[in-house]
Amino acid sequence: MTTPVITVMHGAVGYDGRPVLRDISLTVATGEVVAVLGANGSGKSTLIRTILGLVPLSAGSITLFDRPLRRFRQWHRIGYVPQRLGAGSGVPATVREVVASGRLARRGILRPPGAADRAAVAAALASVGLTDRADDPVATLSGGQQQRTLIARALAGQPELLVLDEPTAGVDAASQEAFAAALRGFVDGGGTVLLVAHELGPLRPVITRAIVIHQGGIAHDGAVPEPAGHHAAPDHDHVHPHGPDEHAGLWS
Ligand SMILES: Nc1ncnc2c1ncn2[C@@H]1O[C@H](COP(=O)(O)OP(=O)(O)OP(=O)(O)O)[C@@H](O)[C@H]1O
Repeated sequence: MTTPVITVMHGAVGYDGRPVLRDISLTVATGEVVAVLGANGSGKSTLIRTILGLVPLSAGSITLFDRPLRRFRQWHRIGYVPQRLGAGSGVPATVREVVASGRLARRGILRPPGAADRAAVAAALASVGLTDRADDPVATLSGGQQQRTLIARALAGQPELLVLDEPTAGVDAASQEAFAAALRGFVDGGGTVLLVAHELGPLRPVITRAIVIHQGGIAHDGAVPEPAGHHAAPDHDHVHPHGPDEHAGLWS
């Protein structure tokens, strides 16, 4: 059996006493690419932020790389791209500087960057297709390119687990394709991915498993649901993880 990277057992989360997630149990193993799907406000971001220790559990337990979350310190093993950070808005940093900041957890703030740091930054820039923009201020990039910069920053840290919150939301088609290719390269190198998505688009072939959050619980954990409109396909197995009240096209 492959090593579990993430284990959540009977996890419950709420804000100000208002429950958002209840009795969540899941395991993500090395090499999996897991998409967390669900309607707006269903708790997808809350789930991944809880896994990263950013939101406290009200019940249950979490382990990362086989260590209880409260004792986990090896954060360099995890790259996190939060939802819509707005990289560089008002900040005159170049793309390369933002990506290089992803090395800090690895090299420590006081040690100057070495050849390994520069190589990791160059590889991360290339993997998202931004080599030719490396010395431009981030603020001059499109929203999709800024999002790619943040993904490159996470990749530059050479993490084993990449956690991404809606990496392709509002991102142009070229950036979505570039991101799918970068993700494929990361996974081929042995990486594990947990991402929140609204629409899978070009990511669909890279995803190995889908978890659907509905009414605070896991409504489906398994095959990636077909896009709406594929129900008549001959190989459709009539598994309907989504309730009738959810948006059509949620998985398109
Ligand atoms: N920091 C917070 N304080 C209080 N309530 C919050 C906080 N963050 C999220 N919520 C609430 O928790 C619920 C789940 O939010 P969450 O952001 O996890 O959903 P989501 O599935 O990621 O949504 P979306 O698809 O819109 O990003 C929502 O009702 C939201 O309003």
